[in-house]
This record gives sequence, structure tokens and C-alpha cells, in this order.
Amino acid sequence: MHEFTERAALAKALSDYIGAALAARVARDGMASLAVSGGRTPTDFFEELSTRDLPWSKIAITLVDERWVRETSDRSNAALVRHHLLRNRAAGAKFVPLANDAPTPEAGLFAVNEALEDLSWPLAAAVLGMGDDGHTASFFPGGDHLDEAIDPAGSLGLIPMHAPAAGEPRITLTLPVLLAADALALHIEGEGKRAVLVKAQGEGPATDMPIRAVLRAPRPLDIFWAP
Ligand SMILES: O=C1O[C@H](COP(=O)(O)O)[C@@H](O)[C@H](O)[C@H]1O
Repeated sequence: MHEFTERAALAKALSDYIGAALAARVARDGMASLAVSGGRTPTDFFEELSTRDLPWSKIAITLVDERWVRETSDRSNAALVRHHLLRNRAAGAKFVPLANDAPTPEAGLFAVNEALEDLSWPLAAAVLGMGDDGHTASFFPGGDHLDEAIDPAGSLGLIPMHAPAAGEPRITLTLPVLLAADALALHIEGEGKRAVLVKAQGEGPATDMPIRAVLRAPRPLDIFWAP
């Protein structure tokens, strides 16, 4: 657990952490991939990371999950990445969105999977967020494909998700893909999210608070929190 008194300090430390993972993978393989979350939390982190001196032309960025909306929607995680991360030095990175013009995630799944083949796998780094209901990525309580998505031995890398609290249809990377990342971070801010984290660290089914599937995985998870 990395705790900060200021959100700006968190953004710098998380950028150091992710930047180191990306640089190490580029040094080893000549390329690296990063998956980031959407929502409201990552804006400051994205803007800080975008200024870092990294080999961006060798780095591909995708999302951990996406709402199945057009990029003109203010709900689009891809739009958030384009506005706040793919700028400054990071403007040279390749971006592979998780949504396309198909009417549903099921209809668009094949094309997204094909586009993701351009990334280098496993991910060098993944940054997760967490909702107040304990969802992470689009692993929502009550999700129609939740069991498959959080199966650590599952064979799928990308899966559609429909859930009562999700707002719109979703598409998400699955747990095994996220757990395979060289560096895995959970980025949360505010006292409310900290209380949700403490609750998730207690007992109970992972399907009630799907972040538990990550917290209980046998691999390191770096949690970044600021008030
Ligand atoms: O819907 C989503 O929510 C979570 C949490 O978002 P936040 O607004 O509470 O930061 C996010 O991690 C996920 O990527 C997004 O699709």
C-alpha cells in the first residue's frame, strides 16, 4: 500500500512505477504494452505520465475495460485516454481502443480481439481502478459473464459484460490477462474508496465485490491511495 497526502504526489509516484515497468520491457523486448482504467480517477495520473521521457513510439496503450459507447460520449474511457494521456510526449504512443462501431460488444468482439493482437503480451503494466460497489475493470457484481471474467484459469482474454449497475454494455480484459502483467497497480482516491477497499479485504464472495478476485490473487499488487 502506497499512501500519499496529496493526489499530485500519487500521480508522480504511480507514473514512476508504470514508467519503470514500461522502460524495462522495452529494454528487454523492444516494445511494451500498458492497459489503463477509465472512470474519473486517472486524469491527473494520465497527465503526469504523458510528460515522462519514455520510448513512447515503442509503447502501445489499451484499456482495462470500456463502456460500449461512441467516443463522442462523456462516458467513453477511450475519450478520456485520448484527452489526458495521448498528449505531450505520450502523443507518440499507439492506442488500441476496446470499442468500435458495432452495435454491441458481442458484435464487435472479434474485431477488438484482432486489434489487440498488435500489442505485445503479456502486458508490461496494468492500472486498475475500483468503483464504490467493489467492481474493478468491468467485473461488476451481478455481471452476466462475471464468473468467466474472474476465473484465474479462464482461457478468454476479452469478454463482454452486462450488469445492472454498469450503466451500459461493457467489454473487459479478463482476470488472467491482468494478473499476467509485469506490474499491477490499483489506483484509488478518497476516504470512501479506502473504506470500500477495507471491506473488500475482509471475508465474503468475490462475486459480491469483484476486486477481491485481484486482492486474493497469488501475485503482488501495488495499491496507490490518496485522500
Ligand atoms: O466504470 C468504470 O469505473 C471504474 C471506477 O471509476 P471511478 O470513476 O470510480 O474512478 C473504472 O476503474 C473503470 O475503468 C470504469 O470503466
